[in-house]
Amino acid sequence: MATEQEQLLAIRNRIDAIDRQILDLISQRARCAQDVARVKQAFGGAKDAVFYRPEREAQVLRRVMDDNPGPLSSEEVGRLFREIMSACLALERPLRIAFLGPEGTFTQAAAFKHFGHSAITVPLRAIDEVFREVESGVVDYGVVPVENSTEGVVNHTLDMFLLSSLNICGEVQLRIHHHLCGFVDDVKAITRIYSHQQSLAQCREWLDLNLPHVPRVPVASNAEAARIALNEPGSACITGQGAIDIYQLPILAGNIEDQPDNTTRFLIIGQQPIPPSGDDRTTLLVSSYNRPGSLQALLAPLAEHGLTMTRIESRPSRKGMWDYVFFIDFDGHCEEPLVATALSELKQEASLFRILGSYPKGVL
Ligand SMILES: O=C(O)C(=O)C[C@]1(C(=O)O)C=C[C@@H](O)C=C1
Repeated sequence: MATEQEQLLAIRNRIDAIDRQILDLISQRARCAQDVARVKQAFGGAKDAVFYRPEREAQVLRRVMDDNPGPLSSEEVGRLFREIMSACLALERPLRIAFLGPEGTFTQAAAFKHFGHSAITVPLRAIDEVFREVESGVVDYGVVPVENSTEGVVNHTLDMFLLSSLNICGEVQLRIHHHLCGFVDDVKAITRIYSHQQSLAQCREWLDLNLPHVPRVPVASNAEAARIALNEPGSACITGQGAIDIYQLPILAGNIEDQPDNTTRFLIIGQQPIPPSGDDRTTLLVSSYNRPGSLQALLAPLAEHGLTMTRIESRPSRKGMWDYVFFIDFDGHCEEPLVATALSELKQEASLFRILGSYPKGVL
């Protein structure tokens, strides 16, 4: 029987040969992306060509995940191809993506999950700055949080759509794991806990049970909390893996979020409308006339045409007292004939009507 060394050598020789083929194929793929860029430039112009095509990316990811023969999981295969496409797109043109900073926030993790690591991420201090920088074209796209499964909607993001003409180009969901971190010898020695208000809320039960008497101090972001915990003796923070990697903080207690499936949904905002990908969602901003039964009448066309509404949020319109706007999500793309018919009927009943975007449902 062959020795361990001999057996490993034989398998590793096969791996080396496969790697050479993978490298050759990836290089061929990258050259195709360069060809694609030349076509886009020839037809769209050097300045106005649109390189990022989220509907195509969603189709590529869905296909490889569906075709995956194993033994790697489909999520793993999806992540690998996410990075290959990210690198190919960066050859066409590197994308600049604004996110709610600083470095190490969950929003940055969402940006990398959606665009891959070849994207250039640009941290900004507030959600309205993200909108402004995308509107002015300083960055290509922006990533903003919109709702959390434990804490509900991020009102500030919804309110920004009342003022902005940007489109929703995509969505990405991120499982949120919170960790208690800091340089203390014993959890009992912690004097203060810093974190973003949403994170403190998402860990409320754990904190009430384990550290009920330690003051909780809300700060602007989890990454800011990590920075404070690094410098203030006795303090700890609740933060995510991104900030832990940057600040090299020891974890005192891991995964302390109250809901094990705690998830945040982020939106990708940009200037371009997105064509159908085959599995899309549409977000509307609408308002009904102030008369009895008007909200029911507004929503009726969606149900009548068999469209599935997945979310409805109301927000004050900022125009008058007790005047509300509604953010409605439903399955389908506004270019699909059935959806277009439902929307033209809905529009008749609306005092305000804007399609914020039709975009591929999050794949990864
Ligand atoms: O198909 C395109 O339009 C491409 O630019 C190629 C590609 C890819 O690598 O598959 C890269 C970037 C786009 O966002 C979509 C897909």
